Amino acid sequence: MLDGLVAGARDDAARRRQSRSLSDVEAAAVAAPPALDACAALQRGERIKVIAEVKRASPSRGALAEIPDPADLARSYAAGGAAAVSVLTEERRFGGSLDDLSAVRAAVDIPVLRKDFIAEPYQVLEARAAGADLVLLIVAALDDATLARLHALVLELGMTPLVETHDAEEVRRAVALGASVIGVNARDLSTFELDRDLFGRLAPSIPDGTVRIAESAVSGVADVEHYRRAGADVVLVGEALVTGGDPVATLHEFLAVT
Ligand SMILES: O=P(O)(O)OC[C@@H](O)[C@@H](O)c1c[nH]c2ccccc12
Repeated sequence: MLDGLVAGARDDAARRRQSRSLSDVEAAAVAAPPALDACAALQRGERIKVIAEVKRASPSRGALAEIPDPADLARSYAAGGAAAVSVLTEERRFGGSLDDLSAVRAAVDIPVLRKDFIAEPYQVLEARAAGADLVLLIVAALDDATLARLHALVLELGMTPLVETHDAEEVRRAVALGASVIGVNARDLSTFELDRDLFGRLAPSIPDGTVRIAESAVSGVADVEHYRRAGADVVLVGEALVTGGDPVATLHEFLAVT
């Protein structure tokens, strides 16, 4: 499944590249206003931080929410105290787009994450051109050389790589890379199975000083408490925020966790 998602995202990027060349997107990336310091935003203060996600659908859960105006949702996330906004830009299974990212960028002044299946420099350049401050790199989808190359490019463009892992070997690879922000996704992107305890098992192998992010499977405040106790600095939340009524109220509840 992960291979299929990556292949689809690459095809979509190849299609976009027909109308916008690599050198055009490179020029736009360099000309864009500088990226915000996402690492600082995710480290600020002692409390738990939330990355709030704009997510319409997913292959495992199907349609989640319409989200006619992603900018409006992102403004609610910022008002609710989110440290950053994640925007799913994958089109086929998640119903996102780069236009969503640009709209969110224009609406908020907190860091914005491009959440997609990134496998090529072109996609990283597109992210920066659209105003992203953070880029997701999924270790399971990349060989070491590609991971290192994309990680370096994200940094070179002034952005922060969020390096996503799902097992001990992937954490080892993320640490070897020198990643300063490491996520543990509770969802296995090959089988879509959820394991809420995975973060707690892997967190001790993530060095101190690294931002530790627990991704997926927060359905309520008890899950935020669970991840917090296991050592999460940040939780990344999608479904619970797009389906759960007032996102500002939900965020306040999550951010009250000590
Ligand atoms: O909706 P949830 O369970 O709160 O999950 C959010 C986020 O972690 C999830 O969307 C995610 C984590 N890693 C990914 C990689 C690709 C696509 C999606 C994801």
